[in-house]
Amino acid sequence: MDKFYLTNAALYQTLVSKFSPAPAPKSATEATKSPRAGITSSDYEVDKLFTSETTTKEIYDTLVEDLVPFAWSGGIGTLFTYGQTGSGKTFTVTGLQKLVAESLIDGSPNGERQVSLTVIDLAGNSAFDLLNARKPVSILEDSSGVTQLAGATEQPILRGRDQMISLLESAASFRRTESTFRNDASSRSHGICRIRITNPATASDGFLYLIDLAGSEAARDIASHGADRMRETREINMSLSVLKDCIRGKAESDLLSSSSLPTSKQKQPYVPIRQSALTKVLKHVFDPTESRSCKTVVIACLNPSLADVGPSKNTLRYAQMLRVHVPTADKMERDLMGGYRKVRV
Ligand SMILES: Nc1ncnc2c1ncn2[C@@H]1O[C@H](COP(=O)(O)OP(=O)(O)OP(=O)(O)O)[C@@H](O)[C@H]1O
Repeated sequence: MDKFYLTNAALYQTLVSKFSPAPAPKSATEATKSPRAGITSSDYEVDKLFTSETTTKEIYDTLVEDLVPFAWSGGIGTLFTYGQTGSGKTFTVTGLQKLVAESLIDGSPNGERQVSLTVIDLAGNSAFDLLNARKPVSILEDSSGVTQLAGATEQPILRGRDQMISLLESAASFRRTESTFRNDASSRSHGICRIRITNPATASDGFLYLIDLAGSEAARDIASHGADRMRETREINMSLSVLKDCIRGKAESDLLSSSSLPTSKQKQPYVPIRQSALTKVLKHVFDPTESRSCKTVVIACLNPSLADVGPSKNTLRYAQMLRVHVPTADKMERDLMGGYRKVRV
């Protein structure tokens, strides 16, 4: 060994002489002034802000109440809860489902309607019936392009609010859960509750979709997952990304159709409905050719903990991308004529 050092001493000295000296350490005052040393903040735009003190009823009154008469009159009302695993999505959507059931059945909106309920769970491309002990459901498209959930129970609500609430509770008990780093009973699937509201006088349907999206997981929290869980997380992230593109595409398409531009000058935005099972199931929510009007609400849930700042920022970034600013008719026309059709969101 000594011989090795002696032989290579000259080479070692040459290498050392080529290194630059390390920078002198900063003074304490400089370090505290540096933005990296303190807590930095980022701004995100959202429509409403709720705190940990807000009750589910307050969220319902602010965001969801209007969806009920809208669907009752033939529209398609959709609510998503989105966010990191363990941030309260299932808690929020479960409470909102009960309030929707009360309002639909006891709220005496105008006119006679038939209400029926379907609840499925979507993991990757596989769907399961939560009103029938997780029997598999096939997602098919019929000859007129309408998505059908073949094999899914569509339960008529004939015995009032209590029947609907007990069906929702039973469906929740069939949800597939796994333990994650953040939540012992994490829903690793998208839970889709579809309420069909049929007007017997016109034989037309309105819909309410109340959707508990699978939780996103931070990279550091999935490091210990096996290959199956990694694949599952990738599928969840892919479907959430397609969902975002569909929500934005549909909003742009609605803005276009309400503009005064002649149809020949309108370039329809691409809405990638077929790219994921989730958006296929929700086809008539996103289909630009759908004649029924749609209203979509997204609730972004955050873990109020310093350790979760990174995932919370991701959630807010996603939520912000879903906001659609309605431009003035004049500005939109200018943008469209100029060839860049993107509406700022
Ligand atoms: N607002 C709240 N008040 C009281 N408890 C809450 C609230 N939100 C969530 N919790 C509790 O926190 C835990 C995690 O919530 P929840 O299962 O709803 O999270 P999640 O976002 O659906 O998670 P995942 O994506 O992993 O399924 C649950 O035990 C739930 O009861």
